[in-house]
Amino acid sequence: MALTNLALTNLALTAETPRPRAALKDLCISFPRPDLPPLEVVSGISLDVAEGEFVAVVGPSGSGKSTILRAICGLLKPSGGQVLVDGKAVAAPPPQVGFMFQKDALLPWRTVAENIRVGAELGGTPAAEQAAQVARLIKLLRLEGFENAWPKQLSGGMRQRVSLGRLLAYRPSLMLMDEPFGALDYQTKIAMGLELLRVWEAERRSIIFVTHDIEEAVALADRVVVFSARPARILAEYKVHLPRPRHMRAMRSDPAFTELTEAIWSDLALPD
Ligand SMILES: Nc1ncnc2c1ncn2[C@@H]1O[C@H](COP(=O)(O)OP(=O)(O)OP(=O)(O)O)[C@@H](O)[C@H]1O
Repeated sequence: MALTNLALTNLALTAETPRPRAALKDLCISFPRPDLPPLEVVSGISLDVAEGEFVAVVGPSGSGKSTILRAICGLLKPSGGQVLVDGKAVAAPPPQVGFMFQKDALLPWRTVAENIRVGAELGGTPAAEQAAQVARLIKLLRLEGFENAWPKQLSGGMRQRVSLGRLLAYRPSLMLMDEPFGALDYQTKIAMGLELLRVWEAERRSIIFVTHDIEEAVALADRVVVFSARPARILAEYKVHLPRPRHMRAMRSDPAFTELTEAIWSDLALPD
C-alpha cells in the first residue's frame, strides 16, 4: 500500500514538474593558468530552463556568461557539477541545441536563401521540403526580395536576420544566443528583438539569451538571471510578468518595466 502511494506521488510529481529543457547543476568552471592557480570563472551555478521558456542572462563583462553557453553546448567541459540537456549529461554538442553569436557566421559564398538552407540541411529537413521551409523563414524574417543576395550585400541587421533564419531552419529545441544583436545600432537592435519575439511566440523554442543590455533582457525574457562578477554566481532572478505580445513603447512606460530594470541596475551596482 505504501509503495502504491509512493508511486502515485511520484507520478503526480512527474506530471506537475516537466523535465527542464536545460539544467545546470552546481556548475563550476575553472581554466588552468601557467604558474598561477586556476582562474575560477563559474562557481556553483544551478539553473533550470523550461521547455519554451525565454531566459535572459545579464552580468558584468568577463563574468562567465559566454563560458556557460559553451558548456551547455558541449564545447567546454565543466570542472564541477553537471549540464543536462533534455535530461542527458552533455558530453559533446547536443544536436537539439543551436547557437547564435554577436558576429554572424554566414557563409560568404552562399546567398541568403542558401545560407538558411544550410540550417535546414543540418537539421535534417527532407530535401523535398527544404525550399518551402526556406521560403517560409524568408517571409517570417522579412527578407523577401533578398533571397539571391550575397551576405556582403546586406546590412548588419539583415545579416543577423539571415543568421536567425539559419538557426530556426535547424529547428533546435534550445537556442543559445550570445549577444546576438550587440553589434547593431539601437534602432536595429530594438527591431531585431521584436522580430525574435514574433518568431519565438510562433515557435516557442527554449532560449538562453546573454546580453549586457538590461532593458533588452527585461523586454524580451520570461525570466532574467543576474550574474555576479567573476567567478559567476547567481545574484538574483526575476520573473518578468509583462504582458505578451510585448510592445516596446507601451512597455517602456509601464512602471513594472522600470521597476525591474532599476532592480537589476542595483544588483549590478551600476553607477547612478
Ligand atoms: N578558454 C579560456 N581559457 C582561459 N580563460 C578563459 C577562456 N575562456 C574564457 N576565459 C576567461 O573566462 C572569463 C569569462 O569569460 P566570458 O567570455 O565567459 O565572459 P562574459 O561574461 O561572456 O564577458 P563579456 O560580457 O565581456 O562578453 C574571462 O576572464 C575570460 O578571460
